[in-house]
Amino acid sequence: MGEYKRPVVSVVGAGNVGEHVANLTAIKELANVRMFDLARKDGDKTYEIVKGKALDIKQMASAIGCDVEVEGYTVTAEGDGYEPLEGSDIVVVTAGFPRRPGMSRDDLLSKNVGIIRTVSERIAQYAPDAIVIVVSNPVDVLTYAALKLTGFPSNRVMGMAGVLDTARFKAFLSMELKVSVKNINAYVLGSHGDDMVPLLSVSNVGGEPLTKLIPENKLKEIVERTKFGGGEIVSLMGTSAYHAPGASVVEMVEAVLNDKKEIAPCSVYLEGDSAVHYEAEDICIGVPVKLGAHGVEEIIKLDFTEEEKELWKSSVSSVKSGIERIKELGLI
Ligand SMILES: NC(=O)C1=CN([C@@H]2O[C@H](COP(=O)(O)OP(=O)(O)OC[C@H]3O[C@@H](n4cnc5c(N)ncnc54)[C@H](O)[C@@H]3O)[C@@H](O)[C@H]2O)C=CC1
Ligand SMILES: O=C([O-])CC(=O)C(=O)O
Repeated sequence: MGEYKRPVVSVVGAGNVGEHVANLTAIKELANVRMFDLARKDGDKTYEIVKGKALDIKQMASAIGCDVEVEGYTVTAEGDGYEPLEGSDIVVVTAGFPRRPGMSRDDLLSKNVGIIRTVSERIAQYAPDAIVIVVSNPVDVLTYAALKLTGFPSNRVMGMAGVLDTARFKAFLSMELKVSVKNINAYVLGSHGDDMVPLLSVSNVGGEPLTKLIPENKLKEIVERTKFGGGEIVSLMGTSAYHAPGASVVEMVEAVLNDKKEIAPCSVYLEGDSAVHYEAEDICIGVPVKLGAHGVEEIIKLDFTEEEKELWKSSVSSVKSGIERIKELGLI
C-alpha cells in the first residue's frame, strides 16, 4: 500500500525537448517521470526551474485526470544530484545546447560531448539496468559516446533521429498528396544531418510507390525539405524544434515500455552481421530496428538501391569523422 508500481522514465535536460517528453509521457500515463536539470542564476536569485516544471506538469496531469508522479531534481554540471536516477527503466538524455541559425548540428559536438560524458557516468552509476535514449546533438556521435561511456550493451543505448526525420518526410508527403499520414509508409535512415537517407525505394502510399505518385522534381523538393527539416525550424524560431522531437522520443519510450516490437528507424551500434550488411562498423547510425522491452531487439537489414548506397556511404563517413574528432580530443 502507498507505493506506485509504475515504470519510471527519467529525462536529463528539462529544456524544450525534455519538458515535451515529460509532458507527453505523463499525458499518455506511460510512466512516472523524473526530470533533471541545472539551476539557473539571475543576479542573487537561484531558480530551480526543473522543480517548477515538474510541479506544473503534475498539475496539468491532474487537470486532465492522468495519474502519474512527476518530480524535478536540480543537478550540477559536475554531476552532483543524480541519485534519483535509481530505479529508472528508461533515461532520455536531452541535456545540451541546441543550435542557433547558421550552425550545423556538428558545431555542437565539442560543447555537448562533455555534458554527455558526465550524464553517462551518472546513468551507469545509478541506473545500470536502464535503457538510454540519446537526443542531444549531434545525436549519432553522442549516442556512440553514451554507449562507450556507460559501457552498456548495445541493445540498451539508442539515439532518436530517424523517427523524427521520417515523421517530417510523412508530414510533407501528406501535405502534397492530401492523404492520411497513416497511409504513408516511409523510412529515413542514415545520419541525422544533411546526409540523411530518405529511402524512396521502400516508401509507398497505400502500397503505391512514391515515384509513381509524385513527379520527380516535386519528390526531390520534398526530400530536400526533409533533409533540412530541422534547419527550416531553426531559421524560423531561432532555436530548434521540440514538439515533433518530443513526440518522436515518446514513440520510442512507448514501444519499449509496452514491449510493442515496433519497427522504427533509430541510431544504433552496428556490429557483427549488421555491420557486414550495412558495410559500416563501430558506429551508431540510423537503421530500422525492432523496439521492445529489451530495447533494440533486432536490426533489420534492408537492401539499398545503388543511388541509396551512395547516400548511405556519405552518411557513414560524416558520422565516422565526428567519432574520430571526439577520439582525437580524448573525450571518450
Ligand atoms: N535528435 C534529434 O532529433 C533532436 C535533437 N535535439 C537536441 O536536443 C538537445 C536539447 O535541445 P532543446 O531541448 O531544444 O535545448 P534547451 O536549451 O531548451 O534544453 C537543454 C537543457 O539541457 C540543460 N543542460 C545543459 N547542460 C546540462 C547538464 N550538464 N546537466 C543537465 N542538464 C543540462 C539546460 O539547462 C537546458 O534546460 C540539443 O542538443 C538539440 O540539438 C533537438 C531536437 C531534435
Ligand atoms: O535541427 C536541430 O538542430 C534539432 C534537430 O536535430 C532536429 O530538429 O532535427
